[in-house]
Amino acid sequence: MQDVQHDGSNFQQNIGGCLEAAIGEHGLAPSAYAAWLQRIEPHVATLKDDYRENRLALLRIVEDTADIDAAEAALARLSEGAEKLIFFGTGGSSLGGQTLAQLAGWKIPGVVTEAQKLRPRTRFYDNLDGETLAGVLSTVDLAKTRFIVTSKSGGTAETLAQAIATLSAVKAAGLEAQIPNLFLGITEPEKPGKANGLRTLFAKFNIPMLEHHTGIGGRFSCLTNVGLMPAIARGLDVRAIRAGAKSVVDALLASKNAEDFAPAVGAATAVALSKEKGIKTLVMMPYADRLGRLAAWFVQLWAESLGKGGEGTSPIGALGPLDQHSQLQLFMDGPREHYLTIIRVASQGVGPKIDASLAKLAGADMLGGHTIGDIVAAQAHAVPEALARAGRPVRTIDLAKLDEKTLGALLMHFMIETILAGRLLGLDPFDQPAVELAKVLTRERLAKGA
Ligand SMILES: O=P(O)(O)OC[C@H]1O[C@H](O)[C@H](O)[C@@H](O)[C@@H]1O
Repeated sequence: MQDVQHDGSNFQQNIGGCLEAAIGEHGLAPSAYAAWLQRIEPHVATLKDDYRENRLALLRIVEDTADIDAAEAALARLSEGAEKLIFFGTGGSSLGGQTLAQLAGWKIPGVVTEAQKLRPRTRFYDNLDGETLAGVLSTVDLAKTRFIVTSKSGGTAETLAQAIATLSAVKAAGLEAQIPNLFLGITEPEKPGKANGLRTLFAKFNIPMLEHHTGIGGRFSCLTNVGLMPAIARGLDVRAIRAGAKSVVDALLASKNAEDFAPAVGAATAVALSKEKGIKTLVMMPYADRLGRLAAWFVQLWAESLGKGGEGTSPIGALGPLDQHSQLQLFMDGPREHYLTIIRVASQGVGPKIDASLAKLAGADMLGGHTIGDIVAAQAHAVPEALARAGRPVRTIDLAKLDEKTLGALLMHFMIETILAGRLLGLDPFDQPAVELAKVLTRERLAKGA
């Protein structure tokens, strides 16, 4: 496979497996690849200006620390006497936090460290389900549970419904006087002429509130207090997350051309494959349990940012090696419309070692003497090779180590890649006009008593 490496500061991106030289006619010809890099060049220049002229808050958030201090103080206060922290919020008001919390083992049974056990447990309820919420509210010890409710707009029906139902349950449990100690809100500051239901509701109960950054939308909010709050709750070094993200902004500013900047290469490649080679589906497939929610986060980022005006490609979240036993057949041999990103974390020598005689007995001699990490590494290298041989475009991203810094860098990489892809497609990556109609119709149905 042609080796086209781009140093994303904390990881290596290789798009060689998307090029004709590696995968034949289904890959990008050198001239096409060069043309798309050329086309993205002005957008990289604009992004640099966005930074310099302070037009894109996302690029500047990595330099802030005051908001981290405020989030840490609010969480420390809230956590007094707490056994559980429950996060309510949906879409961008949850997925970034889940992604970061998972770095500290959230939702991976059995990996909790001793230090984690001393902290309140963390739970996320990003979906609205009556049975689930009834179960939660009737089983948790409400006096020892704290509720962090996040909504940028303060008007999302699902989140408001969760907050109101929980307030009622807390009141019914005789804890009304405790409400300001049990809840915390994250929402936009008051704006003249703009209703914010969550702010009004929480103000009535004297519930403390942190400000949601007004210049950073939900699916780009993972590096603001929205995403960092769960990360702090899990004991992560959130300043290192921001430092990792900053390394990508620094790489942008230092880049001489688009080819020199990994997110620009990623965006140009994805758009070129869709325009030139009929790619309709982007598969994000990390080979690490701790990156499972990253794929889910990416799905919202890519889908809501780019799926508009007839444009866009469908993102699919997958997990390796698990999904080799589920979706890989389709990616390898289904319609030629899939483009895979494989994220690998160096795992050689990690985990239990397989006993050679037991492996032999089980008829799996090749496993003997290897660690579990060796096996995963072999798979994570074999799959892109197999994809390339089948003429299926594949990019690899290699992480020497998965920690706060690398994850911060990855998040910023994908956010900038998505912004650049949107601008290359000539659309606004920051809005989501089409989802409004479903909200309006829901309101109408409820008003009619449906
Ligand atoms: O943070 P909120 O205002 O509650 O929004 C939560 C989510 O719901 C909206 O409908 C949007 O489609 C998402 O982009 C957003 O992340």
